[in-house]
Amino acid sequence: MNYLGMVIDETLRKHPPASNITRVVTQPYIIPDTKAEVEKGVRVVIPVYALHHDPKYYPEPDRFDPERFNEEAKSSRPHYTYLPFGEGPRNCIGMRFGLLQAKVGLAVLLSNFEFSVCEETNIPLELNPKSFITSAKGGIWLRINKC
Ligand code: HEM
Repeated sequence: MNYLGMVIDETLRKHPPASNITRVVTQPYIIPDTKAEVEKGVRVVIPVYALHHDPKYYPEPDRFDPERFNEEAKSSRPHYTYLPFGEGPRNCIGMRFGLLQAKVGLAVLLSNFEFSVCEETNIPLELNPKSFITSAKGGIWLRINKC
């Protein structure tokens, strides 16, 4: 279950359903080491997808590697570099439920079925530019056999 959690974490890094989140500035703020001031009332977009693919924090960002989420690797990164569920008082209220649901769903599916790529599988996966949330263009086609 621990490794499955790391696989889900890495999946949400590569493909965060919410590629951006927003916040409204409540008090004037000067961006550290610059003269840029963000005024009160401005809506700020936090680029989750870009952070998750920044090679400074995730070397070879296109590579799928669940080991990025072992305890040692996690503690070596700044806190706000992983935001699939947002952060702070208005982060995702369903985070724990969502993660548990994904783990239970995968455990049941993987113990009963075998999944493999087929002729229709789009490799590499292409994102749908018209979708508000991150989703695969044309869906994800797989061959499924009963174990
Ligand atoms: C993998 C599954 C999910 C992902 C990736 C996800 C992601 C997110 C993100 C990015 C936000 C915005 C957080 C922010 O701005 O800081 C959010 C908010 C929210 N999510 Fe989720 N979510 C998931 C599952 C769920 C589930 C299962 C529920 C309910 C059962 C849920 C309910 C909510 C609600 C109510 C908010 C708004 C919270 C607020 O504004 O205070 N989410 N979610």
